[in-house]
Amino acid sequence: MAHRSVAEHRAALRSVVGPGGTEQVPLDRHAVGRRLARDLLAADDLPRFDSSAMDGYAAHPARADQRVLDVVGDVPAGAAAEFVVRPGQAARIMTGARLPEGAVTVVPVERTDAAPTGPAPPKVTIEGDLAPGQHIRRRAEDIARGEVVAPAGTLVDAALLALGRSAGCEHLTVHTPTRVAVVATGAELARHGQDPAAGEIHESNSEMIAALALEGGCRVTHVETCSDDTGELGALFESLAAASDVDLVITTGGVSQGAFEVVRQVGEALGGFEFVHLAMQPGGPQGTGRLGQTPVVCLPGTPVGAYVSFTMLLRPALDERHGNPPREASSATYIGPSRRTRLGRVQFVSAVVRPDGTVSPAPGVHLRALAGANAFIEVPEGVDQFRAGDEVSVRLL
Ligand SMILES: Nc1nc2c(c(=O)[nH]1)N[C@H]1C(S)=C(S)[C@@H](COP(=O)(O)OP(=O)(O)OC[C@H]3O[C@@H](n4cnc5c(N)ncnc54)[C@H](O)[C@@H]3O)O[C@H]1N2
Ligand code: MOO
Repeated sequence: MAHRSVAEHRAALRSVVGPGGTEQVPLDRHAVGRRLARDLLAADDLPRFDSSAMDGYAAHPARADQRVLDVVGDVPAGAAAEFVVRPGQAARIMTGARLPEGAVTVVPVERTDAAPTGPAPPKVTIEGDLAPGQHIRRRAEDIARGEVVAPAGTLVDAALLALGRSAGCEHLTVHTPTRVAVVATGAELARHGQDPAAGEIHESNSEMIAALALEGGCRVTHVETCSDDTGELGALFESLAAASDVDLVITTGGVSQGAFEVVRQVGEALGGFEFVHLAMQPGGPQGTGRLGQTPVVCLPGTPVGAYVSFTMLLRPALDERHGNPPREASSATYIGPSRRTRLGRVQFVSAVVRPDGTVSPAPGVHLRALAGANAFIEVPEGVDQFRAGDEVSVRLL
């Protein structure tokens, strides 16, 4: 079996998974978490018109020192005044209402002698100065029609929805989510909700991989468990290859060196599959292949190995497909007990990174440690031990 570096296998997965598509979706909450594949352009000016930023009076003083003005009308929000505010005049106006023609400044009601409610008075007296342009939101001062509301690559969130809608946009062009089928293999697996017979275990990989796929921006269209029977897996592969809602098949288990490695056996019989051993721990045995046009990524069965493989190898390929930026390693100061690792392979250790920049192994082993971890310590191939005080590379989860 070939041995392969982590970087080489990442590249192999990027190539087998391939680039994704884009699609137009309504500008609504269902787009949250997707990435823009194209710049979002304003369909309208924001604000759409010059408007008042205060409840008060839209005024047109005849002279700089004029303080008493004739009130010629009312402009409630949503209205477009049909009158013009001429020199010496003012109109009562509400916050957000369209500025009537002729008005050059807005005076908040608190700076007038007018009552805030009731009918508009015939005259209003202003306290303080009447400098032009005050408390006016200018048309298009935020964004002009045709301007970029958000560039390609932006993550759609609540604020972007509000901004896009305010600028009159109705649709977004986003990266299409990868539709994923998860297949957990193993004769020992009792499906969720079934009582395991002697020698069987509670199956957990399928839901874990489905959840990781969702977190990675995929849609999960099939979740299957399959025994170690080559006929059963072969038939399942055939139906997934024919399915119109599968862009990627992810298997777990059945890829190492034993006598009943169902994924390897079926993949090797089909041809076009490649099984390798990575210089990585956990997650050594890996495979890739195709069912017709549909890429297949084969992860090892050990739950932590499958998690590490998904997160460290497959997720970067999915991130690229979905327009997500690469997730970089950071560094932290190790404060746990001294630890030996094997030379010649990258090791990922479930760990807890704290806000003060220190990191230590997560308590427990295997899944227990993983569930308590917020990061992996990434120990490079050429390092065989690390001690308290060492700066280590960490991958936040
Ligand atoms: N002779 C060798 N044996 C093994 C090697 C090797 O190089 N030579 N590699 C070991 C490594 S490393 C790993 S990782 C495993 C990977 O084996 P498989 O991918 O074939 O996985 P399985 O044997 O099917 O299962 C391994 C382990 O994980 C449990 N498992 C599997 N699927 C699930 C599931 N869906 N939910 C929960 N738990 C699951 C399974 O019961 C086993 O305990 O091979 C080593 N052996
Ligand atoms: O690759 Mo395995 O046990 O090291 O997950």
